Amino acid sequence: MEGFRGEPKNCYGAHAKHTEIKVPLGTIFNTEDGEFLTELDMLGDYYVGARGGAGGRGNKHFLSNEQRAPAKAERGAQGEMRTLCLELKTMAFAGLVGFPNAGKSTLLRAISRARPKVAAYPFTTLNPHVGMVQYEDSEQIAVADIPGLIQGAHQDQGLGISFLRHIERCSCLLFVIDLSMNEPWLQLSALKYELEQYGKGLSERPFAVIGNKMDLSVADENLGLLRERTNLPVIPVSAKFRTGTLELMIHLREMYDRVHEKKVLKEE
Ligand SMILES: Nc1nc2c(ncn2[C@@H]2O[C@H](COP(=O)(O)OP(=O)(O)OP(=O)(O)O)[C@@H](O)[C@H]2O)c(=O)[nH]1
Ligand SMILES: [Mg+2]
Repeated sequence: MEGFRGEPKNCYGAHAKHTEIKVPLGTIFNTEDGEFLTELDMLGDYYVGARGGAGGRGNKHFLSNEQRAPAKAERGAQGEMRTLCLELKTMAFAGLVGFPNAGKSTLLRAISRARPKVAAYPFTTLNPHVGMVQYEDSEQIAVADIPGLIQGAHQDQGLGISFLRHIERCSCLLFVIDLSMNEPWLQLSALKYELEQYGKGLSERPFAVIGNKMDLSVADENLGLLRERTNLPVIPVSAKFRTGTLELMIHLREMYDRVHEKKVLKEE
């Protein structure tokens, strides 16, 4: 197998055998054990997963005065065999980032037609889901529900690094904080710490903080504490009862328009 472009080719004689496979942009190549090898994120990128065997000698090589049309040709050597795991990175404008059980999937269900699974246990979401948030002027914003992060995710703990990679693709981050938990500011600082440790400019991305589970009695007090401790605006919502989601959608749209304005200015 060599390269990942064009049609599969198999030839005997002077050329090495090789197979080319087309993959979507944003594909990550990992080893069988999950070790990161490379990612293809530019048009025309390719990766040689395994080298084809050296080509054998073709018919022409056996041409002689006695044999003007030799039927003989050599098969090439055996190419490399390798198993690779291919993973597609999520591409969305905003990513929902939070601890397991914070309500990210419930929130995506509340603001889009996506239907990720919701359950009362951690790590319900094992793969990212993307939902489109629709606006009256027909604008659509893609939001990704990303599996929960835990402390040590940057060291590949929990569902770890593969999900930090999905976050990397998002222009903005929506931190979902579970306000039914005490000391909610610790959730935010731990999430930010993981992103900082992972690097790649993640902690400098535009972000918004969402305080979820406002329908629960302890949430009001925790919202006050979160605002006080972080000095950040917090959007209170109840994903379960779909309250506060309109404000969230308005805020998301403002972030989107700001990022796009900047992009247009850069291009001019
Ligand atoms: N009371 C209340 N419960 C909520 C709210 N949002 C989510 N939940 C509950 O919290 C639990 C976890 O919700 P999920 O949406 O699965 O949480 P998640 O953040 O996607 O979790 P992972 O996929 O494990 O990372 C479920 O039992 C939800 O019903 C909310 O606004 N209020
Ligand atoms: Mg989930």
